[in-house]
Amino acid sequence: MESGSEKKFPLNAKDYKLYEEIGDGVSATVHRALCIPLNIVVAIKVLDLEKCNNDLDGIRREVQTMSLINHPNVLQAHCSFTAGHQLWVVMPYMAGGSCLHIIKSSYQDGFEEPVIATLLRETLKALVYLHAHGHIHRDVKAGNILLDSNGAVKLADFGVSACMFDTGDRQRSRNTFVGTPCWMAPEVMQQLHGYDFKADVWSFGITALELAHGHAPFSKYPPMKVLLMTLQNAPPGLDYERDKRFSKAFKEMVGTCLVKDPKKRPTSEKLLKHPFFKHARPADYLVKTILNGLPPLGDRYRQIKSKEADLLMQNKSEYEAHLSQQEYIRGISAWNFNLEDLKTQAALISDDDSSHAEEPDFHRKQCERQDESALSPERASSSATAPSQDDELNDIPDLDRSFASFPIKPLQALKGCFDINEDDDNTTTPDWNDANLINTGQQLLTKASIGSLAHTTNEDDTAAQNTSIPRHVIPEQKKYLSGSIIPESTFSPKRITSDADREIQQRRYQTERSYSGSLYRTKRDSADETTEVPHVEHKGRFKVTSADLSPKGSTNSTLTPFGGGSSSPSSLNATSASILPSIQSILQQNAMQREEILRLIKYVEQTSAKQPGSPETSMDELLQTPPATSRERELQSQVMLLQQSFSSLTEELKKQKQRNGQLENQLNALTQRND
Ligand SMILES: Nc1ncnc2c1ncn2[C@@H]1O[C@H](COP(=O)(O)OP(=O)(O)OP(=O)(O)O)[C@@H](O)[C@H]1O
Repeated sequence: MESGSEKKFPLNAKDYKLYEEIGDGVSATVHRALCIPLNIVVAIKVLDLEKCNNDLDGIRREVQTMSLINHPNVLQAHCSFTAGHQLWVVMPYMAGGSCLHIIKSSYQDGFEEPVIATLLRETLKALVYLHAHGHIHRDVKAGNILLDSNGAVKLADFGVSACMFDTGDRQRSRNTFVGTPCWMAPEVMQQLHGYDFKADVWSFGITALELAHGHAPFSKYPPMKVLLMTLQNAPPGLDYERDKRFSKAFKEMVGTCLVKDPKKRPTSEKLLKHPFFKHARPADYLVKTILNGLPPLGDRYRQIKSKEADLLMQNKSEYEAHLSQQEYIRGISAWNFNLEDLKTQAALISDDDSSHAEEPDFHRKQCERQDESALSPERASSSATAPSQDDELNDIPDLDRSFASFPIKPLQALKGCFDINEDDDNTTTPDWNDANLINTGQQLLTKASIGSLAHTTNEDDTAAQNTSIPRHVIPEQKKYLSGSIIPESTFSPKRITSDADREIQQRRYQTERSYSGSLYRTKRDSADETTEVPHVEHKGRFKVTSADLSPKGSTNSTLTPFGGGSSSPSSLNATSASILPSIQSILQQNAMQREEILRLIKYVEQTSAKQPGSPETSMDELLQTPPATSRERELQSQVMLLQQSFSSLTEELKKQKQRNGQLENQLNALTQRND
């Protein structure tokens, strides 16, 4: 297949002819297509921006990441552009499809070891590259490992990837919960101390099991159950009995990835040196063993879909359950969500599920702990650690609420941000070349700012603009494509190249993150909670009834949120111990909010200073002056929105300060009592 990497792909839907559907995911459908002027077959991912709701940031991230990467094992986008309310991402067509589709159509029980070693080695090379450049993929799974007709393996789908060098919103987003539950590392679920690239190593281990068995561990369980099982049970692994066909090296490799403590997991770079990967073969081996004889991708996809539909329609209730589970998975995969909510829902699931014969790994593991401990010491001690994990679970904070006052990015603001082409950023092939990136960042800033502001004319959308617009004009920060802020360090010539560097980066990162706090918990547990009317919250695609979720008795004391309401002397130590991190979190949260407010103030000041002829005009006067041009109208509405955000943030800050004071008093009282 012609790669087309040096060609200029047109940014107009008219220049493409969409053929059959070849895949679908949380947010998009993927079509085979023809780029008419270049006569190249491509794959086009079509996303409906109107349905993407508040995940536009994720989409934008995916597009930026995909357009800048340059590695043979990472799927690079040719270009992307908006077409009406859709976003089209043009990519190389991977005729072999995803490993998941190959499994589903012809290898339901998984692949043979040399195939697995080959697929995994190539995937791991992609991860080494991404991690070395500061990216966490966050959604490594067979469905995102694609093969072309020559057996080349590429890791795709950067919808939820994160940059470890990010600041601002994007850094906070690493406190969020993204990925697909079966593949998700425990530390990602827990949201306690943040996570880093080692989360991908866990997902890589799960993917290894998926390729070996034809499905991921716990895949038959509802997502909430998967969360609990991942957190509380021994890590899954290859089973000595059931997996006799696999080598010791493979079992060991999986064992090293699936260690719950991320620090004990190898880096991707180190993992690549594992003897298991010596079994890997060249790309044509994949052509001979798994690709030859497969029906064309479109036919395969259709067959899989109709098979799934038939199976599910056999039993309507099963079908409905499946649909809701799919929604749940999608919800989890696509959106941030609250672990408290899930935990409560998981508790409603009968424990009979645990005896499900679908997951022999898990049950056998209990009997074979001794054997398995040879692979992963954690497994042997998992039963002993389960209760503490449970305790941890009760203390899991929700980290996302504090920025609820910064709403979603509007569709209009995004238009233009996506219209990118590899040629847009100079004439060179996009690369991680630092000098190029600096240029790219600057050029794209101009383009993104102009694009987003120029398109933001729909008054209906202004309510949603108060996040993206200010960020586009925040000075002294480099902007990247559609306006995401990327710090200088992203473009710095220093790359993370060694394990030691990465560990330093990881420590720095974890230190930064560990302060993030829980406004949700604070809010929920506040003294006036009892007066709160039960309400239904919409979290992505979830409906969560908060009233059902509040732990009983938690409203009697302001301490109960953290300690469960007990005031017995024995529980006081535990309570004060658990309260400290929360206080720290809240303090940090306040600091972050203050930072945000300062940025807003700066922006408001700058906006007002830029008003023609009246640098000293007060904000009120400014807003009362009738705008002469649509540009002025636009700026005025932005200023108003900023003012609103500013006052709601100030209020929030006040509340938090009060709350801090209360907590500090309580802590002092507790400490005195303990002494
Ligand atoms: N370039 C491509 N060539 C061939 N098939 C592709 C290509 N890109 C994606 N696909 C197929 O389409 C499916 C869905 O694509 P993708 O994963 O990007 O969508 P998504 O909405 O981001 O999904 P999710 O978030 O669930 O992973 C993939 O699993 C794969 O089978």
